Amino acid sequence: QASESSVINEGYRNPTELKMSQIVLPCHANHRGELSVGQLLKWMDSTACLSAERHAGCSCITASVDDIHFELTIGVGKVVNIIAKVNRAFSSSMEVGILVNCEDLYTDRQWKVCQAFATFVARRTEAGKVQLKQVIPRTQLEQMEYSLAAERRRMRLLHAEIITDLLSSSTAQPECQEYQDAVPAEQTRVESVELVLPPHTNHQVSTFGGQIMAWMENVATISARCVQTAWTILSPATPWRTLRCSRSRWVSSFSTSFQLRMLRTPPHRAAQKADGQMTSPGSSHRGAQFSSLRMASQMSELLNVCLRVS
Ligand SMILES: CC(=O)SCCNC(=O)CCNC(=O)[C@H](O)C(C)(C)COP(=O)(O)OP(=O)(O)OC[C@H]1O[C@@H](n2cnc3c(N)ncnc32)[C@H](O)[C@@H]1OP(=O)(O)O
Repeated sequence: QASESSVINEGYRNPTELKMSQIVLPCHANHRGELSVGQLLKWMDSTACLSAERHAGCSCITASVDDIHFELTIGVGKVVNIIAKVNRAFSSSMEVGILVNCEDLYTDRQWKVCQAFATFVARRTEAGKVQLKQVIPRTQLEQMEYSLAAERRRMRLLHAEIITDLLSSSTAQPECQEYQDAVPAEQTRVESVELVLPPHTNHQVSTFGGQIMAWMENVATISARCVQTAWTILSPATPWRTLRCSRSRWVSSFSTSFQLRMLRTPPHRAAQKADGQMTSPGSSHRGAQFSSLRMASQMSELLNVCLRVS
């Protein structure tokens, strides 16, 4: 086995690796002047899909995305670099590792924004399920990712089963605690109906995982903002919330979970956010977290996206 450095010296480049760079424009930003998480998720999903398709040599779809921790926010004018590569192919599915860095072109600084793992599945053909060719890891890092990919796959499939069981067999009694300034959960319910138009589709001319996640993030943000006096981010701190998206007639559905945390914003932070400045690396402000998205429906023409903070 060649060492990592010698492989790099030989000019080795992982054939499934794909890099996409985007400059953040005002049209990509949210109301705080930071890159919207939904837009970033769209870019991540598109980059990962191309990497998967390069390996598979055929059309692929997003099956799931593991938990994502957004460590920092990204301001307008910064460059987002997204690198995706296939860590391991199984039968018809493969794990794609996605790394997001942010770059300040004028100061030549770069910093990590997040890392994610997505599962893409090769679309069935008339002949049936596609059998993917195996990935051959060549560097030490690729070998490690190759081993970890199998373990992560085991955990995500188990996790999906546990969540399904939990929801179907839950006997939990509703908790009822008195809080001052409490907001009735129903008041946080937000529903958005999206008509799928050409700009919402990808090269396969169907809604893609990134677009669905962007709609979900949008609705989640509005829902969380219904809870007044608190600055809200998506984070790992609280129990599972369930979001359900479906076709207009609830014919097919997929379920996913958001984890939301309410943060009370100190006044100086609120001012920082209001002036639209980018949060610097090392700052304690975290962007958001998305959790365990499972795609299990076919393309929908009309999607209802509903969320309620419980
Ligand atoms: C709603 C939207 O428009 S989102 C847009 C993009 N995404 C989509 O359209 C995906 C829609 N979903 C689907 O088509 C299906 O649910 C699929 C293809 C993901 C899975 O279909 P299934 O009937 O479960 O197929 P099957 O059981 O053969 O599984 C296919 C592979 O997917 C894998 N898989 C299925 N669910 C998951 C999951 N939640 N996480 C990771 N892998 C999964 C299986 O392990 C299997 O892998 P393998 O072939 O390597 O062993």
